[in-house]
Amino acid sequence: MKVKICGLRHKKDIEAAVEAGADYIGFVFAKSRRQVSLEEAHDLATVIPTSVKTVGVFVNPSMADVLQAVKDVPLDIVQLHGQESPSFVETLGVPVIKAITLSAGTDLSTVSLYPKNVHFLLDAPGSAYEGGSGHVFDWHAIEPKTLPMGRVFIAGGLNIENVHQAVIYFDPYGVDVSSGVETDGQKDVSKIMRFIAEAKGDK
Ligand SMILES: O=C(O)c1ccccc1NCC(=O)[C@H](O)[C@H](O)COP(=O)(O)O
Repeated sequence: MKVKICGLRHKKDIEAAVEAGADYIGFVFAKSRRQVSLEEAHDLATVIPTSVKTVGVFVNPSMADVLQAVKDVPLDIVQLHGQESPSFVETLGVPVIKAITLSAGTDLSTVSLYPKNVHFLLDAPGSAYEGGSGHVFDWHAIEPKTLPMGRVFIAGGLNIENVHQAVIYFDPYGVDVSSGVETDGQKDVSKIMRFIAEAKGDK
């Protein structure tokens, strides 16, 4: 099971996540209390080994901004959290995780319109920002077999208590967390380590 820890802003948290076996480290460039600048992300990325993928999170960015970040940080993958179209994703020409926020009436047939190498991240709708709300979407509104689960990350309100259930229910490619590994709004090294162990089933 792949694990993405998102919204990291301090080297000590990144080092703990890497040590515990995280596969993806996410930097939020979109408007958020977790937002980092390109310069900060570049410095933070110096402690990430090449075996761990760096992911930049954006909401409806310009193509130029994304490509600048890919080059400067550098980023392995771009996570798009807005209304980015299949043609935007295709033209971008870099590995993409497309976030799909699940609410009543979300049309999941759009998934098939994106290039076949795109990964998806199923998430709850944002509240203050476009993601990272800590809310769980209605898992049972989704029939896992209807989605390309080998290319899907499950996100949205995951934590140490529910991540095992999410893995069992969806059998996804990976899981993603931000709020669930925080205490009082700050990343918590102990929660990061326990979350990764729970997700990977090696607690
Ligand atoms: O995390 C943010 O603050 C954020 C802001 C704007 C767009 C996306 C954002 N996060 C993207 C993520 O990948 C989060 O990990 C994902 O939404 C799950 O968050 P959480 O429910 O807090 O675990």
